[in-house]
Amino acid sequence: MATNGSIRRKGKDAPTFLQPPRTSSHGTQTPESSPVDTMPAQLSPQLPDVATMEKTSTPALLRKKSSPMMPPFMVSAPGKVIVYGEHAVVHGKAAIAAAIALRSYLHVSFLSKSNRTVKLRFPDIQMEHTWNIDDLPWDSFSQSGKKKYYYDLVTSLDPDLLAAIQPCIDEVSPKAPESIRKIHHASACSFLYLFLSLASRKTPPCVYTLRSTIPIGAGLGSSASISVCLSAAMLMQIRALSGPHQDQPPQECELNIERINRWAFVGEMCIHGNPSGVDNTVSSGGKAVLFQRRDYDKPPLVIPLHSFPELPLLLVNTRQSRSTATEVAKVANLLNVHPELTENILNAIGLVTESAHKLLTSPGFDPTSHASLKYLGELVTINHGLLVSLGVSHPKLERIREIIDHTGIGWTKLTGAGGGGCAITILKPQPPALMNGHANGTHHHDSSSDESDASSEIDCSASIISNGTKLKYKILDSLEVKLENEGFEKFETTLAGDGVGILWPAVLHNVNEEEGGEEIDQEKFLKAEGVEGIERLVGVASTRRKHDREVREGWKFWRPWEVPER
Ligand SMILES: Nc1ncnc2c1ncn2[C@@H]1O[C@H](COP(=O)(O)OP(=O)(O)O)[C@@H](O)[C@H]1O
Ligand SMILES: C[C@@](O)(CCOP(=O)(O)O)CC(=O)O
Repeated sequence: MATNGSIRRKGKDAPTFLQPPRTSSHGTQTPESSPVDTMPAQLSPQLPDVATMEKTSTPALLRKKSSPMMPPFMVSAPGKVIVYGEHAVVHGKAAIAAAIALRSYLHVSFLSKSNRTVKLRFPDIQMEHTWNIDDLPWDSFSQSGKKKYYYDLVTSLDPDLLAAIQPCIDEVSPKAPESIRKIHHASACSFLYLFLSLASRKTPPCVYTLRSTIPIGAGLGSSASISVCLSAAMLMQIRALSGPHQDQPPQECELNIERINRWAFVGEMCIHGNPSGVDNTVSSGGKAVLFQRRDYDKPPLVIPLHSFPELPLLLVNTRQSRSTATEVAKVANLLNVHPELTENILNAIGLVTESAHKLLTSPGFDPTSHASLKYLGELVTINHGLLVSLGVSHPKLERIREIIDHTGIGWTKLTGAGGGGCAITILKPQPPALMNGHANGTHHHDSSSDESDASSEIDCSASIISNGTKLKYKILDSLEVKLENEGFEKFETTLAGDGVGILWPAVLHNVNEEEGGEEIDQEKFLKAEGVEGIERLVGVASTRRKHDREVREGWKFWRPWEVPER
């Protein structure tokens, strides 16, 4: 995986992509069958059987045959957090960002050919808009010198193409207040630029319905995750992707991720102007990356960290809006006034990232060891202290840290720009209260007891573990009440999970279920209530709960870090 022209850029096109990928009814693409050939019975439109029709039809009825519509499908992509190194990264140091389990989900359904429209349904931002496909500025995008292909690397937006789509953007929500219109126009711009670049006038009419469990504008990469979804969906539609399937070679997984990432970066540029490319890279590839930008005229260095462990993570949103630019300017100002001191703090943050990177990439690294987790946790605490010294925390972030520190449940830091936004807590493997002999999770945590963590857990009997788990949930529940009472929003999520995922066709199978599977249609998707409803209906998270009765099959991911099954 590489980002927008940075390291490990692949060749222009690989032979595997010259053949359109094909799909089986379970979403695994194989060379033998096309999506339409293998459309599950429950998804195929109610068309008469062709053979019967040919025998019984009178010549007058033998008009142009309809071809079956493509089945609806879904894509999903995660948000991200910066685990180590924010702000220092602006000054040339490395940082580490990881995917989180909060995700955007995009449902694509198809209309009959006679309906020459493309529609966006983005209820999270109360946006809905339909364009006539024939009214879109296809000519501008297909002019020689302007035309881009799915395998191209696009590192800047073309002002002429932006100007060409502007009238189509201006049609969107003309009566909405300026602040809302800005949000709608950013999403519409991202969609139209990608659609006009990747699709064609002949693209089947379709509806893109998007819902996300990622808070918008809280530094969690919501915009990158929707750009990844749009890019992946359109590349799927033009059959420029292969897989994902279980024994796909890692290089091929990376090539698909890279292709999606490149176009997601274009979508991000439409929303952000000048993004670093990190958010879309993490969202496309999942897991975590180390990134560093020494020279602003060059793309950042981005190194995938496939060894980053999938850790449980507590994410708390202050609901305090903040501006990344303001927080970055605060640090620049501090550098002016106290150059040496500030340099030292930024260097120390750089060392935090380096230290984490060294551990994560050391040959003997054991992601399940408590000692490793403790080491990574301590780095989280140190990183937060250094960010406080830079003046980019906020009383609300400090309040969250204080409340969580009192439970002793994990290691907490602000994430992203600070000045509001979110805090993250890497959870300890066992509730500290249990290990310290307390049954009440709200006592003041004694950090010196950490030394005994590993040894006491090795002795845990099954019943203690299950009591510990119950206690952990009890602490988390009471923590949730406390945080919510103070106006904060808590999410329990996971760090370093999968990147972009595909559900083709949009049917989920639950284990033990009879035949068929649950078809996800547009209306069902729109009706799902809140984060929980979305996750219950289409969530990808349960694909990993192998021993749970709720195991769900359908979502597929490119996982270059997994050894293909024999
Ligand atoms: N769920 C969503 N539906 C539609 N558009 C979205 C959604 N989430 C994010 N966006 C787009 O991304 C923009 C948010 O980007 P930004 O303010 O940078 O937040 P973040 O830090 O979460 O990426 C929104 O203005 C909107 O255009
Ligand atoms: C403060 C900074 O290091 C991270 C900002 O992250 P976010 O905007 O909160 O996602 C700025 C940057 O890297 O561009």
